[in-house]
Amino acid sequence: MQLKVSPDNPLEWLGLLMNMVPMPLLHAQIFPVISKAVLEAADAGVFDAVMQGATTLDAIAETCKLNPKATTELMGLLTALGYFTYRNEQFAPTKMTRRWMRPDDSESVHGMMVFNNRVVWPWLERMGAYLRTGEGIQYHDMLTPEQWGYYQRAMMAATGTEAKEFGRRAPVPKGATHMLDIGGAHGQHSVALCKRNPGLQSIILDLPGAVEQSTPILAQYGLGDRVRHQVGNAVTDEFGEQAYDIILMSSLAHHLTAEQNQLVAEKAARALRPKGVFIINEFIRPEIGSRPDLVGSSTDLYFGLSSTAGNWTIDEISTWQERAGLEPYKVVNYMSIPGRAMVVARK
Ligand SMILES: C[S@@+](CC[C@H](N)C(=O)[O-])C[C@H]1O[C@@H](n2cnc3c(N)ncnc32)[C@H](O)[C@@H]1O
Repeated sequence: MQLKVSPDNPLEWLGLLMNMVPMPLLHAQIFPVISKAVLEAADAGVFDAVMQGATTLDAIAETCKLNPKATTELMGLLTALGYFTYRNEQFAPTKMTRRWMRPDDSESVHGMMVFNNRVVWPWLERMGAYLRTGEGIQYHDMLTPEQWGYYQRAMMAATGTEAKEFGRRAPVPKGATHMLDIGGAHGQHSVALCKRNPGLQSIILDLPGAVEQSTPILAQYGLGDRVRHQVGNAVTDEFGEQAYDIILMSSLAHHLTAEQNQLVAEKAARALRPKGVFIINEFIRPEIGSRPDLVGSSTDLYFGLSSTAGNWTIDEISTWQERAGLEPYKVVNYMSIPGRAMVVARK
């Protein structure tokens, strides 16, 4: 899947072909404004307001406590982006808005927008410093309890779609009963597998700030003790011996160094039962110069900035697993999320 500029007519097609369109202006001027406008709109409740019936400019401005002139500009942009249609001076949400922007829907990305607007946006200011020093923010060491809440709801929002596919396609050894979900946060991956496998139960190991904020999220799924949190640290804690059939580490490897990931793989290998699987679920770092993958490349830089680490290639991930004594089993590429894969090894 590619994110591309597509010409509307033959003249524009020719302009693009002949390099007459200053594409870098798109990145420099248009993309930053689009991103911030969408984040502020979500945070101010604009999408929800229209879905709840505030369909005129005045009603949106009043409901969301926005300036009327600025609201006109904002709604013009959001309509051009395909979030709304506009007829007879009334806005209506498009299918995209109804599917992805409802604040309380399990697949909504609203939580990610609030986190990115309130917490992540100021981090982007530090991109220049990161590029000069290679020192990222290490945000897990500095979030306030309120920010932990935004973070955990953002992870839940980012994973709603993926978790469904994970539930269908993750390999589950026959008769599996015990799972460990390292850095599992909201627990959606564990919930998806446990719902499909009635004999399975899962422990979600995560940092104290995450467990505090994610406990109410997990309770909503109604699986009780079958999926429960355990406060711990994947780097410093042991996972036990031959205790699990499935060990999952989803979206944590990109926060850890290669040495830390190797250490975690070795502890996971000891904690697996024979024929157990270790699934590293991750954004995959594209090789420089390979087919463009903006999700893989932009998350790589973003995780560098936010955690000093970054994405890893499939080879790098498999190497940690093999050095830990596990055998490569399979790589499952997601259909719903470009640039993401499960790299699975077996004991
Ligand atoms: C990006 S989130 C991923 C959450 C979830 N696994 C998913 O795929 O959506 C990373 C999670 O790892 C947790 N985490 C970070 N460092 C950790 C550590 N050293 N030990 C355990 N959990 C950690 C964070 O608190 C957070 O909940």
